[in-house]
Amino acid sequence: MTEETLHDNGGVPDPRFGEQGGVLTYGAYLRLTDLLGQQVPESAPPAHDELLFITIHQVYELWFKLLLSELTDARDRMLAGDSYLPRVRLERCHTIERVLVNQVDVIDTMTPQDFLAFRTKLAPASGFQSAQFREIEFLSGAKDPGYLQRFRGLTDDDRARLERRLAEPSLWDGFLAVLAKAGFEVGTAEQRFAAYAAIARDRERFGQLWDLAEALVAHDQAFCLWRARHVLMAERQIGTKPGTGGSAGGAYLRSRIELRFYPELWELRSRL
Ligand code: HEM
Ligand SMILES: N[C@@H](CC(=O)c1ccccc1NC=O)C(=O)O
Repeated sequence: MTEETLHDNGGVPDPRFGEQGGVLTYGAYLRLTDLLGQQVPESAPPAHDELLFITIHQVYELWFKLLLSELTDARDRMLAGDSYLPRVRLERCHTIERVLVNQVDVIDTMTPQDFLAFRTKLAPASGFQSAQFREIEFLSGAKDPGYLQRFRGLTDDDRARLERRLAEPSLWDGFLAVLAKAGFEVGTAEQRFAAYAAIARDRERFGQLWDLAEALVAHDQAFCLWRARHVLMAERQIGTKPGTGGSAGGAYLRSRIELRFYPELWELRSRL
């Protein structure tokens, strides 16, 4: 294309731009007819805030899907001994996770009265049944097979995916593979703490490993922050009532705040 053809339209794009013989449209590419047809309220007539409630959960699940893809790639690359791209992937995850924590603000615009207008229709469904959320926990390293027993209403596909995540290596296994490739012994806890301390004390030499460990801590911290915000979100709506999923509600959610994906990286702080 010549300089003249680029500019002879006064900067206005050629009206045929993006239509070079193709039939693809924005809506077709993004499957918007399907996507925007999936917000179906349970309440009839629909309670005003149910669209908000469905939308926010669907947005979470879309981000969970992307997180799983990024975290899986980070894990696979670490298993191969790489440390640069896994950190890049984890940093993207951290950015998404900040969005996940901050979008709780949107749910907080709902009053408990408006939630009550459709809450009874939701039982016994609950976020406890989010298979992707549990997949993220398993992939991150918090593998609790008990969840597979406690889950009601898992599809065969969900169950198969969760069983695969339980059986396959976690991000933590990937991290230990990176340390092993760098020459550290990682068989016992004491060997691992010796490795973390060596890395922490010589960042000029081991900066890439230190940054990778810090990216794992950031991922862990983001999920702790999400759990803490989720408790407040839940208690703001339902106080001390039991959950639709059959748990004690806020008390159960509080018990989950202590969960850490990488307890040794937190323990390292006490040992430095
Ligand atoms: C009105 C807002 C919300 C309330 C009142 C609420 C309440 C609860 C309660 C009480 C539980 C415990 C299980 C039960 O007995 O029901 C739970 C679990 C859960 N919720 Fe929510 N939730 C809300 C919004 C959300 C949103 C927007 C998400 C995003 C996906 C979410 C994801 C989850 C997850 C993943 C769990 C399982 C947590 C775990 O087992 O550690 N919730 N929620
Ligand atoms: N467990 C919530 C209801 C709830 O928030 C919910 C219900 C169905 C699907 C997802 C949900 N989100 C998080 O738990 C409650 O007890 O009010």
